[in-house]
Amino acid sequence: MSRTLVLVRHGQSEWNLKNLFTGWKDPGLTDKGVEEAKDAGRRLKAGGFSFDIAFTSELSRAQRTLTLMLEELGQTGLETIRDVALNERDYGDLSGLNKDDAREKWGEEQVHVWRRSYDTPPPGGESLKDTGARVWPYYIHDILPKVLAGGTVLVAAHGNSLRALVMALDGLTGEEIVGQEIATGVPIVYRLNADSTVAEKQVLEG
Ligand SMILES: O=C(O)[C@H](O)COP(=O)(O)O
Repeated sequence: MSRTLVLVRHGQSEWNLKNLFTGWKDPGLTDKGVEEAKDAGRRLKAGGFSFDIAFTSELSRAQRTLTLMLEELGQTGLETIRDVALNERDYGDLSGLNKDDAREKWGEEQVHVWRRSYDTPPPGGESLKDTGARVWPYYIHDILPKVLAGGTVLVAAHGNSLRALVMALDGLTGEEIVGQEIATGVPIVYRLNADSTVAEKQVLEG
């Protein structure tokens, strides 16, 4: 019984590099992002991982990251399910703005609250709580059954859709999640108990 869930944030995107709020916008990966994705795949391969199914978002940076990981793993034909529920948090009116320009306009504190707080949404966008309200039910209904059936499941998604998932899996509070960052291309491995609680968590850092 593997009951293993692996979460990977996409590699660096063009807009990560340009320091722009991205959300549901759809830039591709940079060369560095491609390398991060391949590296994540190599690390998983070195760890002996072989996946039964993969899940990703409707955004190309996560999909490409998944493809590159699967190439490294020798699993290019793996069944893959794409769903909008795993998309990045919608950054609303901030999408496309430079993060430093936003700090100048609205102040460091306000921008930090929009980026990292649990329940304060950016203007016209989703809070982490809103993001969790679509990610968590999707996890429960679509992803978790595959894990509990004994599978090894790969999820390639985004900084904030994964923060929402990690918050629930790790049982973090709204205050604790503020300090939680998800690095690009670094696999987070969860082994689950039969009752769906977390038995073990491991971060596969380089
Ligand atoms: O959507 C974005 O801009 C990034 O992918 C994540 O942004 P954050 O670091 O502001 O959460």
